[in-house]
Amino acid sequence: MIEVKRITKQYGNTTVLEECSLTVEKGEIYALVGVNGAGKTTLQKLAAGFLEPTSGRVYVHGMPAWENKEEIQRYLGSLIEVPVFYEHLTAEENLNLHLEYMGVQADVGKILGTVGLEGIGSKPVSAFSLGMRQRLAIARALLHRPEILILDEPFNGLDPVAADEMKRVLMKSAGDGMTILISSHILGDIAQMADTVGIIAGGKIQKEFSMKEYREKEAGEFEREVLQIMKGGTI
Ligand SMILES: Nc1ncnc2c1ncn2[C@@H]1O[C@H](COP(=O)(O)OP(=O)(O)OP(=O)(O)O)[C@@H](O)[C@H]1O
Repeated sequence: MIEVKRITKQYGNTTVLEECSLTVEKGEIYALVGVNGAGKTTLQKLAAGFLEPTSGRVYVHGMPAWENKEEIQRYLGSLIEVPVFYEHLTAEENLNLHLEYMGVQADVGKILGTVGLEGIGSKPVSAFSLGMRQRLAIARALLHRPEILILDEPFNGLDPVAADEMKRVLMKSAGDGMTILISSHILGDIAQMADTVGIIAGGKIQKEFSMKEYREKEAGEFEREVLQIMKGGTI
Protein backbone atom coordinates (compact mmCIF):
# COMPACT_ATOMS: atom_id res chain seq x y z
CA MET A 1 0.00 0.00 0.00
CA ILE A 2 2.97 2.30 0.64
CA GLU A 3 6.12 1.79 -1.34
CA VAL A 4 9.08 4.08 -0.75
CA LYS A 5 11.53 3.52 -3.58
CA ARG A 6 15.08 4.88 -3.28
CA ILE A 7 13.96 8.23 -1.98
CA THR A 8 16.49 11.00 -1.50
CA LYS A 9 15.37 14.22 0.17
CA GLN A 10 17.55 17.27 0.53
CA TYR A 11 16.71 20.54 2.21
CA GLY A 12 19.14 22.96 0.53
CA ASN A 13 22.54 21.32 0.89
CA THR A 14 21.45 19.01 3.68
CA THR A 15 20.62 15.43 2.73
CA VAL A 16 18.08 13.99 5.18
CA LEU A 17 17.13 10.81 3.32
CA GLU A 18 19.41 9.03 0.88
CA GLU A 19 18.16 6.21 -1.34
CA CYS A 20 15.75 5.21 1.40
CA SER A 21 13.35 2.34 0.65
CA LEU A 22 10.61 0.58 2.54
CA THR A 23 7.33 -1.20 1.90
CA VAL A 24 4.21 -1.24 4.04
CA GLU A 25 1.77 -4.02 3.17
CA LYS A 26 -2.01 -3.80 3.43
CA GLY A 27 -3.17 -4.19 7.03
CA GLU A 28 0.36 -3.81 8.39
CA ILE A 29 1.43 -1.46 11.16
CA TYR A 30 4.91 -0.22 10.25
CA ALA A 31 6.64 1.86 12.89
CA LEU A 32 9.48 4.26 12.20
CA VAL A 33 11.97 4.73 15.00
CA GLY A 34 15.01 6.99 15.02
CA VAL A 35 16.84 9.70 16.90
CA ASN A 36 15.68 13.33 16.71
CA GLY A 37 16.33 14.66 13.24
CA ALA A 38 16.74 11.20 11.66
CA GLY A 39 14.09 11.99 9.04
CA LYS A 40 10.93 10.26 10.30
CA THR A 41 8.65 13.26 9.78
CA THR A 42 10.24 13.97 6.41
CA LEU A 43 9.59 10.40 5.27
CA GLN A 44 5.98 10.54 6.46
CA LYS A 45 5.40 13.87 4.69
CA LEU A 46 6.79 12.34 1.49
CA ALA A 47 4.46 9.35 1.90
CA ALA A 48 1.47 11.65 2.39
CA GLY A 49 2.32 13.63 -0.76
CA PHE A 50 3.05 16.79 1.23
CA LEU A 51 6.70 17.02 0.13
CA GLU A 52 8.41 16.54 -3.22
CA PRO A 53 11.28 14.05 -3.19
CA THR A 54 14.63 15.21 -4.55
CA SER A 55 14.84 11.84 -6.30
CA GLY A 56 13.10 8.49 -6.09
CA ARG A 57 9.37 7.91 -5.68
CA VAL A 58 6.82 7.02 -3.07
CA TYR A 59 3.84 5.01 -4.31
CA VAL A 60 0.62 5.15 -2.34
CA HIS A 61 -2.23 2.92 -3.41
CA GLY A 62 -0.15 2.29 -6.56
CA MET A 63 0.14 5.99 -7.45
CA PRO A 64 3.22 8.22 -7.22
CA ALA A 65 2.41 10.29 -4.12
CA TRP A 66 3.74 13.71 -5.08
CA GLU A 67 2.34 13.62 -8.63
CA ASN A 68 -1.07 12.57 -7.24
CA LYS A 69 -1.00 14.48 -3.98
CA GLU A 70 -4.64 15.54 -4.16
CA GLU A 71 -6.01 12.24 -5.44
CA ILE A 72 -4.29 10.16 -2.74
CA GLN A 73 -5.84 12.19 0.10
CA ARG A 74 -9.05 10.19 -0.53
CA TYR A 75 -7.23 7.08 0.64
CA LEU A 76 -5.17 8.72 3.37
CA GLY A 77 -5.69 9.92 6.91
CA SER A 78 -2.75 11.72 8.43
CA LEU A 79 -1.54 13.38 11.57
CA ILE A 80 1.83 14.95 10.91
CA GLU A 81 3.26 17.65 13.18
CA VAL A 82 1.05 20.03 15.15
CA PRO A 83 -2.59 19.66 14.05
CA VAL A 84 -4.34 22.85 12.97
CA PHE A 85 -8.01 23.41 13.74
CA TYR A 86 -10.56 26.22 13.50
CA GLU A 87 -10.02 27.36 17.08
CA HIS A 88 -13.37 29.10 17.59
CA LEU A 89 -15.33 26.04 16.43
CA THR A 90 -16.26 22.89 18.40
CA ALA A 91 -14.79 19.44 17.79
CA GLU A 92 -17.96 18.41 15.95
CA GLU A 93 -17.95 21.53 13.77
CA ASN A 94 -14.30 21.00 12.89
CA LEU A 95 -14.95 17.38 11.89
CA ASN A 96 -18.04 18.34 9.87
CA LEU A 97 -16.00 20.92 7.97
CA HIS A 98 -13.36 18.27 7.28
CA LEU A 99 -16.04 15.94 5.88
CA GLU A 100 -17.37 18.73 3.68
CA TYR A 101 -13.84 19.40 2.42
CA MET A 102 -13.28 15.69 1.71
CA GLY A 103 -16.71 15.39 0.08
CA VAL A 104 -17.62 12.32 2.13
CA GLN A 105 -20.04 11.40 4.89
CA ALA A 106 -19.28 9.81 8.23
CA ASP A 107 -20.69 9.47 11.72
CA VAL A 108 -18.99 12.33 13.60
CA GLY A 109 -20.55 11.38 16.95
CA LYS A 110 -19.27 7.82 16.64
CA ILE A 111 -15.70 8.84 15.86
CA LEU A 112 -15.70 11.33 18.75
CA GLY A 113 -16.74 8.42 20.97
CA THR A 114 -13.95 6.25 19.59
CA VAL A 115 -11.32 8.80 20.69
CA GLY A 116 -13.00 9.52 24.04
CA LEU A 117 -14.37 12.95 23.15
CA GLU A 118 -18.05 12.04 23.36
CA GLY A 119 -20.15 14.68 25.03
CA ILE A 120 -17.52 17.34 24.52
CA GLY A 121 -20.40 19.65 23.58
CA SER A 122 -20.01 23.30 22.72
CA LYS A 123 -16.47 23.85 23.98
CA PRO A 124 -14.39 25.59 21.31
CA VAL A 125 -11.13 23.90 20.32
CA SER A 126 -9.27 26.93 21.73
CA ALA A 127 -10.27 25.64 25.20
CA PHE A 128 -8.94 22.09 24.57
CA SER A 129 -5.98 20.60 26.45
CA LEU A 130 -3.03 19.18 24.50
CA GLY A 131 -4.37 15.64 24.90
CA MET A 132 -7.86 16.65 23.73
CA ARG A 133 -6.37 18.25 20.62
CA GLN A 134 -4.40 15.10 19.93
CA ARG A 135 -7.54 12.96 20.30
CA LEU A 136 -9.39 15.27 17.91
CA ALA A 137 -6.51 15.09 15.44
CA ILE A 138 -6.66 11.28 15.53
CA ALA A 139 -10.44 11.44 15.07
CA ARG A 140 -9.98 13.64 12.01
CA ALA A 141 -7.37 11.28 10.56
CA LEU A 142 -9.71 8.29 11.03
CA LEU A 143 -12.93 10.08 10.10
CA HIS A 144 -13.34 9.10 6.44
CA ARG A 145 -12.23 5.50 7.13
CA PRO A 146 -9.04 5.82 5.07
CA GLU A 147 -7.26 2.77 3.74
CA ILE A 148 -3.96 4.22 4.87
CA LEU A 149 -3.10 6.10 8.03
CA ILE A 150 0.10 8.11 8.51
CA LEU A 151 0.69 9.15 12.11
CA ASP A 152 3.68 11.12 13.36
CA GLU A 153 4.02 10.78 17.15
CA PRO A 154 0.26 10.28 17.67
CA PHE A 155 0.57 9.56 21.41
CA ASN A 156 2.13 12.94 22.20
CA GLY A 157 0.24 14.55 25.04
CA LEU A 158 -2.04 11.55 25.65
CA ASP A 159 -2.34 10.21 29.17
CA PRO A 160 -1.48 6.49 29.57
CA VAL A 161 -5.15 5.44 29.52
CA ALA A 162 -5.87 7.43 26.35
CA ALA A 163 -2.66 6.17 24.72
CA ASP A 164 -3.67 2.60 25.52
CA GLU A 165 -7.15 3.16 24.06
CA MET A 166 -5.65 4.71 20.92
CA LYS A 167 -3.30 1.76 20.45
CA ARG A 168 -6.27 -0.58 20.65
CA VAL A 169 -8.20 1.52 18.09
CA LEU A 170 -5.22 1.43 15.72
CA MET A 171 -4.61 -2.30 16.16
CA LYS A 172 -8.31 -2.99 15.54
CA SER A 173 -8.21 -0.76 12.43
CA ALA A 174 -5.17 -2.62 11.10
CA GLY A 175 -6.96 -5.90 11.85
CA ASP A 176 -9.80 -4.60 9.67
CA GLY A 177 -7.33 -3.98 6.83
CA MET A 178 -6.10 -0.43 7.42
CA THR A 179 -2.43 0.15 6.57
CA ILE A 180 -0.61 2.25 9.16
CA LEU A 181 2.73 4.06 9.01
CA ILE A 182 3.48 5.46 12.44
CA SER A 183 6.43 7.08 14.19
CA SER A 184 7.00 7.09 17.92
CA HIS A 185 9.83 7.44 20.42
CA ILE A 186 8.06 5.21 22.92
CA LEU A 187 9.57 1.79 22.28
CA GLY A 188 7.09 0.04 24.57
CA ASP A 189 4.14 1.33 22.47
CA ILE A 190 5.88 0.32 19.29
CA ALA A 191 6.76 -3.14 20.57
CA GLN A 192 3.14 -3.69 21.57
CA MET A 193 1.42 -2.64 18.36
CA ALA A 194 3.75 -2.75 15.34
CA ASP A 195 4.11 -5.65 12.92
CA THR A 196 7.34 -4.23 11.54
CA VAL A 197 9.70 -1.65 13.00
CA GLY A 198 12.17 0.22 10.80
CA ILE A 199 15.11 1.99 12.37
CA ILE A 200 15.97 5.07 10.39
CA ALA A 201 19.55 6.34 10.60
CA GLY A 202 21.99 7.86 8.14
CA GLY A 203 19.13 8.63 5.76
CA LYS A 204 18.06 5.00 5.37
CA ILE A 205 16.23 2.18 7.04
CA GLN A 206 19.19 0.56 8.79
CA LYS A 207 17.31 -2.42 10.15
CA GLU A 208 13.82 -3.84 10.08
CA PHE A 209 12.43 -5.91 12.93
CA SER A 210 9.63 -8.35 12.43
CA MET A 211 7.84 -7.96 15.75
CA LYS A 212 6.22 -11.38 15.55
CA GLU A 213 9.68 -12.84 15.89
CA TYR A 214 10.65 -10.45 18.72
CA ARG A 215 7.53 -11.10 20.75
CA GLU A 216 8.75 -14.67 21.13
CA LYS A 217 12.15 -13.53 22.42
CA GLU A 218 13.15 -12.56 25.93
CA ALA A 219 11.42 -9.43 27.31
CA GLY A 220 13.45 -6.29 26.68
CA GLU A 221 15.43 -7.80 23.79
CA PHE A 222 13.77 -5.55 21.22
CA GLU A 223 14.41 -2.35 23.21
CA ARG A 224 18.02 -3.40 23.85
CA GLU A 225 18.74 -3.97 20.16
CA VAL A 226 16.97 -0.79 19.04
CA LEU A 227 18.91 1.33 21.53
CA GLN A 228 22.16 -0.24 20.47
CA ILE A 229 21.52 0.57 16.81
CA MET A 230 20.33 4.10 17.63
CA LYS A 231 23.47 4.72 19.67
CA GLY A 232 25.52 3.70 16.63
CA GLY A 233 26.54 0.25 17.80
CA THR A 234 26.26 -3.00 15.93
CA ILE A 235 24.57 -6.18 17.00
N1 LIG B 1 11.62 22.47 6.04
C1 LIG B 1 12.87 22.15 6.40
N2 LIG B 1 13.92 22.90 5.98
C2 LIG B 1 15.18 22.55 6.31
N3 LIG B 1 15.52 21.49 7.06
C3 LIG B 1 14.52 20.73 7.51
C4 LIG B 1 13.15 21.02 7.21
N4 LIG B 1 12.36 20.07 7.80
C5 LIG B 1 13.22 19.24 8.45
N5 LIG B 1 14.49 19.64 8.28
C6 LIG B 1 15.70 18.96 8.80
O1 LIG B 1 15.65 17.61 8.37
C7 LIG B 1 16.14 16.75 9.37
C8 LIG B 1 15.10 15.66 9.65
O2 LIG B 1 13.96 16.26 10.26
P1 LIG B 1 12.67 15.41 10.62
O3 LIG B 1 11.69 16.35 11.22
O4 LIG B 1 12.25 14.64 9.42
O5 LIG B 1 13.27 14.42 11.71
P2 LIG B 1 12.53 13.48 12.76
O6 LIG B 1 13.19 12.15 12.68
O7 LIG B 1 11.06 13.52 12.55
O8 LIG B 1 12.90 14.19 14.13
P3 LIG B 1 12.13 14.26 15.57
O9 LIG B 1 12.32 12.89 16.21
O10 LIG B 1 12.91 15.30 16.31
O11 LIG B 1 10.71 14.62 15.33
C9 LIG B 1 16.49 17.62 10.58
O12 LIG B 1 17.87 17.90 10.55
C10 LIG B 1 15.71 18.88 10.33
O13 LIG B 1 16.35 20.00 10.87
